[in-house]
Amino acid sequence: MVAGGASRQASVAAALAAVPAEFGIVLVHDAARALTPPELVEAVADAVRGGHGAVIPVLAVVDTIKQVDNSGVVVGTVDRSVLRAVQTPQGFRRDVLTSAHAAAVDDHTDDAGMAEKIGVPVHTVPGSEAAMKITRPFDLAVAELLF
Ligand SMILES: C[C@](O)(CO)[C@H](O)COP(=O)(O)O
Repeated sequence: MVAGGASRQASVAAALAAVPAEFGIVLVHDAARALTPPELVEAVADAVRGGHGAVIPVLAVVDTIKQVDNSGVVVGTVDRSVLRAVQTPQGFRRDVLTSAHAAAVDDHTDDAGMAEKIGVPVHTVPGSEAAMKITRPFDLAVAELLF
């Protein structure tokens, strides 16, 4: 158990520093994705073992996505066919994740974003709807029904 930091990124960095040296692969997971199936964890770990330095589970975006300005007026419609909703666990070769965190200057909402910044290709595997992030009261109600 490691004390969290002031941000997601700081918490992951603190945890990473505490991972024993013998582990060459690190998976970062959101506790909020409490219903994540073990098969998804295995799929991510397998892809890292298979040679990918950074691996994330993704789902297609099913809603139409609009860009909106500060006054709430639509600026444009984003092509959803090129978008993916990203989940955890995100898996990394340990050296990749360590380098990504060491190089990070901005705040990132996921660890793969830091790997992207240092030029590491981020491989995707199919995500799982069960790995939903329990963020809002409605999500919790759904999770309670599913559990
Ligand atoms: C990592 C993540 O779950 C990918 O969707 C998400 O970015 C986490 O966001 P949070 O604001 O830290 O819950």
